[in-house]
Amino acid sequence: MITASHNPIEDNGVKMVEPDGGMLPQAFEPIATELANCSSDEEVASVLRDRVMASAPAATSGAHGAHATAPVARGALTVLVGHDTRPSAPALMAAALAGVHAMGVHAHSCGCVTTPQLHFLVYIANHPTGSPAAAVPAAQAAAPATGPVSPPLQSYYDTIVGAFLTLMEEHQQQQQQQQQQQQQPPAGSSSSSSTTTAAISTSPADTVYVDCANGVGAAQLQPLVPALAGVGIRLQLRNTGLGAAAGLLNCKCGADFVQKERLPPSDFADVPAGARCCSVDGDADRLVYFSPAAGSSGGGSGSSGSSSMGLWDGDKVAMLAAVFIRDLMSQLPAELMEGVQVCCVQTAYANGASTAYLRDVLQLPVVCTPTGVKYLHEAAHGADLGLYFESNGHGTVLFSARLRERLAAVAGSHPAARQLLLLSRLINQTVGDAISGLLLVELILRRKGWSLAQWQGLYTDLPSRQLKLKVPDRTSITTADAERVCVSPAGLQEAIDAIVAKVPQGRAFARPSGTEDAVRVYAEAGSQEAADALAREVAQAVYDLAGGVGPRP
Ligand SMILES: CC(=O)N[C@H]1[C@@H](OP(=O)(O)O)O[C@H](CO)[C@@H](O)[C@@H]1O
Repeated sequence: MITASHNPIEDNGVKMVEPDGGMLPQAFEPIATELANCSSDEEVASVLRDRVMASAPAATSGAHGAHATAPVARGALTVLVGHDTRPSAPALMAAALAGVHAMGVHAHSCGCVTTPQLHFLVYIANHPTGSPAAAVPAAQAAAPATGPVSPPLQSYYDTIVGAFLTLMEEHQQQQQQQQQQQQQPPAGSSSSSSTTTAAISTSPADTVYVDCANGVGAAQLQPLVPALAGVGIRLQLRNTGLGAAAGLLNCKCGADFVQKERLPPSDFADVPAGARCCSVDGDADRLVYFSPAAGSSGGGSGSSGSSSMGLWDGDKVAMLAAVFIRDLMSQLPAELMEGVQVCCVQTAYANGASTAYLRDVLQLPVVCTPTGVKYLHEAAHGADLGLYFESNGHGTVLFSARLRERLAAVAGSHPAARQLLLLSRLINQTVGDAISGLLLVELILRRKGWSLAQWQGLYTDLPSRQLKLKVPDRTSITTADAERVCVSPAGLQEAIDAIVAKVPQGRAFARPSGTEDAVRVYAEAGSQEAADALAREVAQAVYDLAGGVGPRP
């Protein structure tokens, strides 16, 4: 992960690589020269992708190995570089630092960080006076009692965990006050004040089992364990990438595995049925919740698991956030919210039932963009409140500066405004973030007093199926209308339309993957059998019309 800041960080504990430092491994000198001659972002990204990653020993196929945003005016730039937990990380890191160094640009190593943490650090570097939600005075957020945190990341935990704890503690105090009012002795009788000073968390801790995908999220979630225990949430971290699992990111675990396979991850066989579990992915920018069904076993067991495992994917997280934020906004005076633009952003993979819930039940505007966070983020960024999530669990909620200023102006007199401001600190404003997402979900469920079943009950997903297939040249398939319509090869869309027309509540589309040499097919229908059959039939049509020969393998 490489990303650029236009303001050098003077001193926040990160390691600075001076242009004359001796960081350039000999093997990378030719690449460094190539990087030094790049004149655009695209060229830098392309060199890093094609040359550096290809040269790095043991580089895996991970999508998050390296990305770059790059020089505008080289002298004013600082490049922040972070890495993940794979064995290839040191080589990639050295190559990246060498490339940046060769361009005469300062580089900071942020060490092992999640992708969203790195985005957050870049934001802080560019906005030295405040966090992404600086409109909330720091004093309003509790200082989090986290476990040990590396210095550059302190601001991340202060902002995000601090806001979470403030909101949780306020909620628990309100609950205690309500309980006391209910138990109030008759007027005139003496009462003990001991209950008012009782520990905030009086109920036994709820356990949340977290699948860390053997990735970087494990180390970054660890500091949260003591902080969350203080408000009654016991995090139990699994698939932490230790021992034999070192570097096995997303292997039979992680958000993508759980969401696509609909199976519990490896090392969850002993987790009780119905338990609250969540999965992040290897770089901790995606989050899904799940709950093992009776008799299901983890992805590492070789068992087929259980089809009735409960899954709360990115769509479900988005709906939970939408309900909560909409409730808070509705508590504010209408004139304050006048002209505030809300936009919910989804892709074609969003379950049709979630889109209908947003539009018809919550009455919020929804737009569909092509797959890929860059499209969703851009669309959400244009609104005052932009909520975007991919079904795979990547997403966030963006609060515009204009909205935060409006809320800050009335925060003293309107608790809902203050809470929305705190939410804008809790929610990573730079990119989808599994850690921030976990805190958001836990906060909302507790504030609403909801179980997983109540969350699931917001709406019922249409049965769906995703599959992928190989064709001789996936670029022969082109799409339009946010990837929902195939433009080429000729006749494919007509074939899909004819197949879909036969299926009650049917919807299907095919698109070339941007990250794999494959074509992805998505189908949904009134029953699981119909969705499975629809996906298979559409895949066969794609295969036939895109140059496949014989029956689809
Ligand atoms: C269906 C699906 O999950 N597609 C993923 C996947 O993109 P594809 O272009 O479908 O390969 O990887 C992207 C990057 O991580 C992610 O943004 C996207 O949601």
